[in-house]
Amino acid sequence: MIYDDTIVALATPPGAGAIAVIRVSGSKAIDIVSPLFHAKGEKALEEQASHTLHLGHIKDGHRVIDEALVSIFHGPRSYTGENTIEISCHGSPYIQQEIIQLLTRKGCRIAQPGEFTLRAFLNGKMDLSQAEAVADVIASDNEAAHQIAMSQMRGGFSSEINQLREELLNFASLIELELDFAEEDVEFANREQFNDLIKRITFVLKRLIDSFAVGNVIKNGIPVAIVGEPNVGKSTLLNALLNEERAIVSEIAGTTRDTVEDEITIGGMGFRFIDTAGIRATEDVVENIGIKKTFEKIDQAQVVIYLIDASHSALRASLSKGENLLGIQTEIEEIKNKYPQKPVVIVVNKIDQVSTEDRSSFEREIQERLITDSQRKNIRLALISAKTGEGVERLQEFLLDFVNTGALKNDQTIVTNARHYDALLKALEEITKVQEGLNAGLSGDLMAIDIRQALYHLGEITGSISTDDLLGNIFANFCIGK
Ligand SMILES: Nc1nc2c(c(=O)[nH]1)N(C=O)[C@@H](CNc1ccc(C(=O)N[C@@H](CCC(=O)O)C(=O)O)cc1)CN2
Ligand SMILES: Nc1nc2c(ncn2[C@@H]2O[C@H](COP(=O)(O)OP(=O)(O)OP(=O)(O)O)[C@@H](O)[C@H]2O)c(=O)[nH]1
Ligand SMILES: [Mg+2]
Repeated sequence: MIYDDTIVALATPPGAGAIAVIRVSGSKAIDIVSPLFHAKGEKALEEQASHTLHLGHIKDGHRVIDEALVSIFHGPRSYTGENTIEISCHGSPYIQQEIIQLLTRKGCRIAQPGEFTLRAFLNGKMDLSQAEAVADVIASDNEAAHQIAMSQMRGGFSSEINQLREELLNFASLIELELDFAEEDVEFANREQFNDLIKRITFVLKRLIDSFAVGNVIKNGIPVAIVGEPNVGKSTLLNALLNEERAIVSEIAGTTRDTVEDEITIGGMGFRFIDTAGIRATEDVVENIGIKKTFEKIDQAQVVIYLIDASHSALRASLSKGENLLGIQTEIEEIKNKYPQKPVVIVVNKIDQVSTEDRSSFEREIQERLITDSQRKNIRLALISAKTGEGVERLQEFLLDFVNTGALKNDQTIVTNARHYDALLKALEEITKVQEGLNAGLSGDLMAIDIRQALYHLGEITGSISTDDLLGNIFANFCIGK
């Protein structure tokens, strides 16, 4: 990638808006914009101090394109580390295009996606994991994802990795020094201290690797599977939670064949709800594929919402006779046994169809018969009407409860990036080899190779080791103008 030219791009979303920001970065940014910008009674732009703002006109020859605010940043004191000009113009797509075309005619090149941030990285304004976090900050749509991305952008994760690298590098140098004195059989690197260090690094790497599961959940939302027999109102509940007609609802049992998923934020936490095909014995081939998928989705989900239809007459009859609740009991037992750790919310739906007395008997019976004491911790019961919305808020509170009392509450670094996860796994693999070498009393030269490999993989995370291909891949996924 060439990066000694001057680039331009729209930094605000395309289309009409109140104001649009056009960003210019590169050694000639100020020289290119200055002659196009006319501010009455002011010094020329190139003579203005860094980080100042100026009102004037953008002109193409004698033709005034717009009245605009222009800010100036002198490299290296800027986001990219280069000379930078930002033009805040009126947000008409026509004006935006006219200004960008004018700038390209005067020598700017249209920026690639992510190129401003790429330059910030190449100019040492941030390391690679911080640059990646910039994209995560922009994409964050809930409090938890935002917090992790901000901390990574500000260098939290980088400093943790750099600290490990530094300590490891220290030992690598000492061990390599031993190689120069191979004949004399000296040990510069104290093996006991080295052992302690390797143990500590192993511990930190494992913690970071484990955090990836949590990180993914936060980035993509906690998966919640909505399951139950056909026609109990699963799709209606999904729609109620999302507040839109996302899934098809009908009185015909077996309506949902394929799973339907969507994400919403509840109390700052992202949840991904998965509406599934109703579980029943059927000869229908397509429906059976859907049912098979339902079980896969239960596997992947972190929380299961199990729906029961309160208006089902057979269910009410069996309830009053103390029978096995139409096989529901068996099914819930099955879910509980198969996933003992998985939080389950039993939801009695369609309560708008039953009397107040029936409601309380449902509540009592299910509490007593389905939720035994030992399992109360991660089982909740909610009575709702997906159709009228009654009780849906309480259901949402239960979901938040699970999160707040669960594993997601900690302030340690959380890895959210698959590339980082991969590099951490590889680093751990090498460190494990070093540990084995130490245990076996291996000679320094052999261990030094594995240490260098571990250092290499840690360096991949922060970008102290990077290739054009890798950078191309990462920044191609950024938005234009970032
Ligand atoms: N208009 C505008 N808003 C923006 C950005 C931008 O580039 N332009 N940002 C872009 O993402 C974010 C802010 N990030 C920035 C980071 C550093 C510098 C900067 O000028 N840094 C210099 C000076 C630091 C100082 O004097 O304190 C430097 O690092 O040397 C500017 C913006 C969000 N809002
Ligand atoms: N009265 C009442 N009817 C409801 C309620 N929730 C759902 N229904 C109705 O129950 C029927 C089935 O609803 P769906 O949401 O399609 O049920 P489902 O569980 O997704 O069914 P399948 O996709 O076939 O497994 C529809 O006619 C809904 O209008 C409710 O709370 N009260
Ligand atoms: Mg359905």
